[in-house]
Amino acid sequence: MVAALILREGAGGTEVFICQRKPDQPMSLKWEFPGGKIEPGEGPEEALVRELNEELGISAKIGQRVAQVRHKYRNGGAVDLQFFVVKEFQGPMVNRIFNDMRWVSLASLPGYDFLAADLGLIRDLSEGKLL
Ligand SMILES: Nc1nc2c([nH]c(=O)n2[C@H]2C[C@H](O)[C@@H](COP(=O)(O)OP(=O)(O)OP(=O)(O)O)O2)c(=O)[nH]1
Repeated sequence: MVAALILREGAGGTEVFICQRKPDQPMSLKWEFPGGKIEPGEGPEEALVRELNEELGISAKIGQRVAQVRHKYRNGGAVDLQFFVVKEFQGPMVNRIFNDMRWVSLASLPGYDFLAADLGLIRDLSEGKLL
């Protein structure tokens, strides 16, 4: 699983782009970072470029990998997540699959109901420990 921390500089400091899952999806209405599963034969960066194009219609330049997390969900599923920074992309963001999506300041991240696997990362980002 790969996901993107898409960053921009806003008036109040660094902002990141977050997405909310649809009501009919598993873990409905939770917030997450855009991304998805790596298909057989793909590298992580290649998979993330594809996912960001499918989900948001953008053409992204994938930067540094800044975090890796393994998490066991209570339903028994385990996820292995890799997070990459994206600072450059082309094209307007188009909402293709999400319930909602928005730019938010790093400090405001803990106010959103994120997927459990993301919570450590959310804390680090909001405390300025990662970027
Ligand atoms: N995109 C994304 N997925 C995350 C994050 N945190 C986290 O635990 N996940 C989990 C949720 C999903 O189980 C998996 C993402 O894969 P996916 O997007 O292809 O899966 P999905 O559940 O949305 O849909 P499906 O294809 O499995 O039906 O990783 C995150 O920040 N972003």
